[in-house]
Amino acid sequence: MIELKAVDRRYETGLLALQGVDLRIAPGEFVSLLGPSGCGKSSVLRLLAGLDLPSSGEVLRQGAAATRGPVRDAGFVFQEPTLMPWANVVTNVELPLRLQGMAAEPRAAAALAALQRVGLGEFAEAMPRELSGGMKMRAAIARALVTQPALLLLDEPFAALDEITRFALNESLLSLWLPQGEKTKVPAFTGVFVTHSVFEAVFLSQRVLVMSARPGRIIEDLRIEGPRLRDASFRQSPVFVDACARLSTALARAAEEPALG
Ligand SMILES: Nc1ncnc2c1ncn2[C@@H]1O[C@H](COP(=O)(O)OP(=O)(O)OP(=O)(O)O)[C@@H](O)[C@H]1O
Repeated sequence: MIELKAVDRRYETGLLALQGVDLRIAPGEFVSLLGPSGCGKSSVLRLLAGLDLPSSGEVLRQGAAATRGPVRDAGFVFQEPTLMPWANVVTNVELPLRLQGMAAEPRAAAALAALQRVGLGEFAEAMPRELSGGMKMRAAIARALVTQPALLLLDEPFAALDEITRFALNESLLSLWLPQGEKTKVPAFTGVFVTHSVFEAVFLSQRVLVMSARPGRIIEDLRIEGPRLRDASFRQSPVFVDACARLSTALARAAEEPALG
């Protein structure tokens, strides 16, 4: 369980990015953060990751106050795949294990297994320049999951991809989260996903949190019903359509709020 309680974050420039943010994320949940540009979504992710501390309020992990320093048990995926261009795909994916000091053989085996899970098993020896944008992002996800983190933080990972690739990656991400399908009691990780897309947030999430314009705070917390593991047919369902309509309205309201700070 991670919890933000009455969190404000004022940056050193004087800018108030977050004000009174309260949120709780249960173990194994998949939650999306949706909000207008600059509302503080990445700021929330940095607090969850332990890369930053609030100016006031509390960040709690398993009920204890968080201390400064990156959370050990977290993996990150950013909008850019940031692969090392001079190293092949498996070497890129091994990097977090190398940093942990794991020996070469188990490291390579774990990286290959992670690549197989994202459907890139045959591209282990390829160089990043030989991969499409979607494949590079799959490699970045494999790198984030190679340490089997309890928490996966994703900051607009698919924003630069075309819609067909994005849809395919959304489905892949759900099957990585629930590797044994619907019957999985404990998902492989807790997911926090930042996006501008209402459709992507609803498709992926058990809960969608909408943030107001700066200073960011949570103005809507919507549970998305239906199966956890979803495919294209979910996009036609009344649950999907209703949730998208409700969140679009909330997002429009969020964008109207005046920017302060
Ligand atoms: N280190 C920093 N110092 C000063 N201001 C910052 C810092 N980091 C972020 N900000 C500002 O805080 C506000 C929130 O930024 P943040 O990146 O969290 O928003 P966001 O919702 O993720 O934005 P976007 O959707 O455009 O990626 C912005 O106005 C940004 O310029």
